[in-house]
Amino acid sequence: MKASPQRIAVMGSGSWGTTFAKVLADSDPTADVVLWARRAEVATEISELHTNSTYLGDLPLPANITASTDPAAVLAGAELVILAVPAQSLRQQLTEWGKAVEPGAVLVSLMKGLERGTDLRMTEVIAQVLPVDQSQLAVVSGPNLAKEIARGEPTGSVVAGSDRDTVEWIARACTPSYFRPYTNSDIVGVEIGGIVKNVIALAVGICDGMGMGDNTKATIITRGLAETTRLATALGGSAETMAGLAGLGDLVATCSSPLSRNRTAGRLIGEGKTLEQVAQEMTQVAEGIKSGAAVLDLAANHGVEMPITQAVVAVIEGKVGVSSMARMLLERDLKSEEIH
Ligand SMILES: NC(=O)C1=CN([C@@H]2O[C@H](COP(=O)(O)OP(=O)(O)OC[C@H]3O[C@@H](n4cnc5c(N)ncnc54)[C@H](O)[C@@H]3O)[C@@H](O)[C@H]2O)C=CC1
Ligand SMILES: O=C(CO)COP(=O)(O)O
Repeated sequence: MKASPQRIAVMGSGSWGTTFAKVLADSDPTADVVLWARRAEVATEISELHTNSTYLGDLPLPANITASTDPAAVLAGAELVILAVPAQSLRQQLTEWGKAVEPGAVLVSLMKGLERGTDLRMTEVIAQVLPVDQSQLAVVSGPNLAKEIARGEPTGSVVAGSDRDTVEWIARACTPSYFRPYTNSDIVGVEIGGIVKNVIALAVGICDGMGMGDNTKATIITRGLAETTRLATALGGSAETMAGLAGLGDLVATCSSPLSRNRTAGRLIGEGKTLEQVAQEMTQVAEGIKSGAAVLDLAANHGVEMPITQAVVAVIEGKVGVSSMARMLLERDLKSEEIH
């Protein structure tokens, strides 16, 4: 059995990058977990005060986490590299970091977005930019609201990748008492679940902002899962994955939680705010806003119908107002629930 990683690079010191660094550092206090931060003051605070107050308040971080703004220094000697930047910035960042990534290092995406313009999933972007084998790529995704995990509240998650030994090695590296990773070989399904749930959470947030109740939101969540499953299976993913933590689990967590940035962005839109006003109020990334159009494009290219995604994108692009969304969805031809 391969020994656990002793040096781990986490590229991105936002709320999930920092929290996942804590998961890894709590799991193995002998490992060096090094975060890459864009801002020098964030890196200094993490290394010297062991907090990241921008994203996690005064929560104490383990002593075996340090940070730097120098990507080469962070990546040097790292056998495991965790990627946690906004999805639309990954290609540019990886292009800058590329040469510093150790040959043979395993790369894990924590990101839940689809690249605009190419409709590529994050592991596909990594494979395009870096000379890596599929066995070096994995994804971690599930009902993983960063702030709850940072407080040590228990959760499950999924580590997905094509190489069984690699995903089991990653899973063993993230097993503090509050985090239980399950392995899965369905990387497509796990990534699609994480990407589309953000768009569905925007729809649920819009319902919330418009003052709608739980029947409406349960309908959006359930039919949202149906359209996510249609897309995932059309791309070669499995319907079983969609019933698991990276599908239903993440969808339920994100659509129910006021901590979700996507649901919050949707709520603000539902309350009548413009996209510019939403952007001003929110300092953190809500991936569904930018990924929605790429999801719709990918679905159209595979002949998959995604009415909720279509309605959300129409609202985001200013083509319809939130008050027309319900009509858009309810006036469609009647169909059987059994037809996926
Ligand atoms: N926060 C959460 O609860 C979870 C987030 N995720 C996913 O993880 C990814 C990262 O999310 P968070 O850490 O929550 O976001 P965040 O908004 O808290 O932090 C983003 C980080 O990326 C940096 N950044 C922003 N723009 C950048 C750019 N153009 N180039 C390079 N770096 C940039 C920021 O400085 C910050 O360190 C997203 O894809 C998100 O969907 C997944 C699971 C849970
Ligand atoms: O992915 C998440 C929980 O699993 C976080 O969701 P938000 O990006 O909407 O906050």
